Amino acid sequence: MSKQGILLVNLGTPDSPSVSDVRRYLDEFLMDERVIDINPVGRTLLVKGIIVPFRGPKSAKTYQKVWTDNGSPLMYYSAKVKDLLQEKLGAGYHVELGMRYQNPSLPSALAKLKEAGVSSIRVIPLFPQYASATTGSVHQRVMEIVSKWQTIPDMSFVNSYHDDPDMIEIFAENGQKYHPETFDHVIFSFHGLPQRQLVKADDSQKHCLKSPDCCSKLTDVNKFCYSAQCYNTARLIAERLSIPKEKYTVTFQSRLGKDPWAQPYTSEVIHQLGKNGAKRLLVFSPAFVADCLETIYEIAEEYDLEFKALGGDKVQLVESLNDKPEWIAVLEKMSKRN
Ligand SMILES: C=CC1=C(C)c2cc3[nH]c(cc4nc(cc5[nH]c(cc1n2)c(C)c5CCC(=O)O)C(CCC(=O)O)=C4C)c(C)c3C=C
Ligand SMILES: [Fe+2]
Ligand SMILES: [Fe+2]
Repeated sequence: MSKQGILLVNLGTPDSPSVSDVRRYLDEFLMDERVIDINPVGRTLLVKGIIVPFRGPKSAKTYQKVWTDNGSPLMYYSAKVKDLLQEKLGAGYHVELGMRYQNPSLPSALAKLKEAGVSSIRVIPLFPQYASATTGSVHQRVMEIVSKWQTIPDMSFVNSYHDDPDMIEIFAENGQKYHPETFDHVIFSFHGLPQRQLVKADDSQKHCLKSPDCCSKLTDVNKFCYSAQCYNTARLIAERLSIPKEKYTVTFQSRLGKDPWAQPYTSEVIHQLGKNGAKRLLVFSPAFVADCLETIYEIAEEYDLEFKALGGDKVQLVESLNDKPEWIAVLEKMSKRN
């Protein structure tokens, strides 16, 4: 009997922390029309003329700090999860990992599934919340590749799993061991997104960013809104841990450029808490299913240093799902769900 194909897709990471590999990664990533969603001429000038030449060396230094003997943490965990999922699913399935940018590339991962003669392919982006820049881009690229095949197998695409109870449970358990009640404040810091992209995702054009708290609640109107899905993930983790509303804040990190991004910004909230005398902060980062540059460096190092400079004691990062067996079980369920 032919196998069922599972394609796990993560964002991607440079092949090495060298300036040239980081530049190649940034170039492919940021030239994606769903990531920097401006006109093609403006995007080319911005990416190739400014970001790649100037940010490349700076980003490479940061990548050098998080690089381990096993390579980039994002790559390490993604590859490990792929192997563990294959083991768990057994012989009826063929699991591949593809990165949206760089390696292993989506064309190579899909080619392997094709060679294995799979009868179906389920695409599971490793992003719990939907955004056009991440999940949307993965789906588009997979469709572009597969649409050229002579025989197109049964295809299915996971859109989001921001509220998956088993995933919420893992984040909550990871946080529980730090005893959230002993912290002055808890932050749920999600990767940011330009406000322009939040508004574009609102098909009605009547809801998103039309009122101050429009997307802090997930409803049928904003069900595909990245920000609303982030708030929902945070609320579910907080409820599971009995963290009262006034003791936590949802924030957005890693903005790029001068345009406004989803707010409030993590750095500003941390500064405000520091100025108000907070000493210990617990930070969850549930936009990522694997620890990566954004968590290991930006939260655990950069924000921690900034907070200490304001008199704080510690910014404690809650680790991500990484290669936890419970996360593999969530992916197993997702692989089998119709
Ligand atoms: C316009 C720029 C960017 C958008 C939009 C964006 C959205 C977005 N990204 C992630 C997940 C990750 N991003 C990572 C790194 C990263 N992101 C951007 C820019 C945008 N991201 C840059 C330039 C970088 C590279 C690092 C740097 O120079 O700062 C990573 C980490 C990869 C790693 O190798 O560790 C992840 C993961 C999401 C989920 C998202 C929108 C929802
Ligand atoms: Fe990013
Ligand atoms: Fe919204």
